[in-house]
Amino acid sequence: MTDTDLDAAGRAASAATPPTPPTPSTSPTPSTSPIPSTPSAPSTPSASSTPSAPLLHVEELGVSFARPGGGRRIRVLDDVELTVRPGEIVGVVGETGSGKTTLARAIAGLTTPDGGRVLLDDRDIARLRGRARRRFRRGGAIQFVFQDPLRSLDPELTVGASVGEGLAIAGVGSRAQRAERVAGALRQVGLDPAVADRLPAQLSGGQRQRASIARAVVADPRLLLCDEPVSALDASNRNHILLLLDELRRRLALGIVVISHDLSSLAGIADRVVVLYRGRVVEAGPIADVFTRPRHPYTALLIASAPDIHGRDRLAAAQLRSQRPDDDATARWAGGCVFAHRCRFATDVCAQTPPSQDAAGRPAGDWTVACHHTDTWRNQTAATATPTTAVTARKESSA
Ligand SMILES: Nc1ncnc2c1ncn2[C@@H]1O[C@H](COP(=O)(O)OP(=O)(O)OP(=O)(O)O)[C@@H](O)[C@H]1O
Repeated sequence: MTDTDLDAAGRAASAATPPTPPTPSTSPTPSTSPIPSTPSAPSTPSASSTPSAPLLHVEELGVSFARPGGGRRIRVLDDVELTVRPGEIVGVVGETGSGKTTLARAIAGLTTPDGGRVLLDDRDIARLRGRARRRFRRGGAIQFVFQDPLRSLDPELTVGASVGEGLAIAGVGSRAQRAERVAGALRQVGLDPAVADRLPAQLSGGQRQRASIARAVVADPRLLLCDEPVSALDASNRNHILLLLDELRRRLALGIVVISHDLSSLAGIADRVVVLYRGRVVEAGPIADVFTRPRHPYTALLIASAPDIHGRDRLAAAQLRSQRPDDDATARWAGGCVFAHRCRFATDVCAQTPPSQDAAGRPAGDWTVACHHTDTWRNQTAATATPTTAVTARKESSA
């Protein structure tokens, strides 16, 4: 049994859509903005089209873990909000330990939240227990794709057996029907169905990641949770997998959450981005806007540390880093903004009061920032504008 067994059991639905192998011949990193949003997912706050109903809506999600020796629990996620619409790709970024994987696990029901709601099609799946929870998982509506494909592909099983394992566990169809569905899923991800007879070790890294995505899509999911799906791949394969995700969300109207440290990869495919810092959302909005002119100092710092992202009035990390000593991190800042102890622009209010999520653009709620000084901190920097006026990300070879 592998990590996705909980989720991978397939729904008794029809075989996968006829294959249209992706055409990974161009870079997923356009020159001026992320790949255009689906019609249901406007990429700018001023877009006038009405967004479709959310597929996933996470509200006030909190997760904490027990300390090994007892005592107060460790709060890992606090009041997290996240919305994903059908056909939309939402990136989740933040430094190591910020809670990205915990968020994905809580959405999938692999970690039990302390509070909040995880609404999938308006149904609170965080509250499912017992049989209802098992039935939901067997349904396969939410699927994981991991950084290491061997977390979902058993090295001892053929690719076909791994991809079809969830269907077999759920008793979906006859053996021949399952084989047909597996072949369809392999085609969906651009693999020759003949790879079904091979072992994972006989595939390249990129092919293995495609096979693990086939294992996810064979279940006919609504939502894919991709945890660093390309960070173990070389540049060429990275592009191909990003293009594949982009293709799948369009073709299957999948909602996709992509957790990544690589901001330029996200800039190539995501519609929206959520920035986590120590388990709190500090900024969320259309990726082209957020990466072009971040409204939170932490987002600006992340972007300053990503050489491939060039926003308007790009700031250098040195303009954003706190000049206070490191040992300023404790008591004074404990009750206020989660980023205050590292923030160059923090004041007394930041030390005392957690900022609320405020609208940073139009329409209200589309772009939110949790900062007491959203409108003023930038004035305190000597902004170094670059010639670029929008998000650009390095075009990697797709050869
Ligand atoms: N089962 C657990 N028990 C206790 N603490 C945990 C558990 N899982 C995660 N944590 C802690 O929660 C915090 C967030 O971890 P998480 O893996 O979600 O972060 P992340 O942003 O995904 O990090 P990375 O980018 O390194 O994968 C970390 O401090 C981690 O040690």
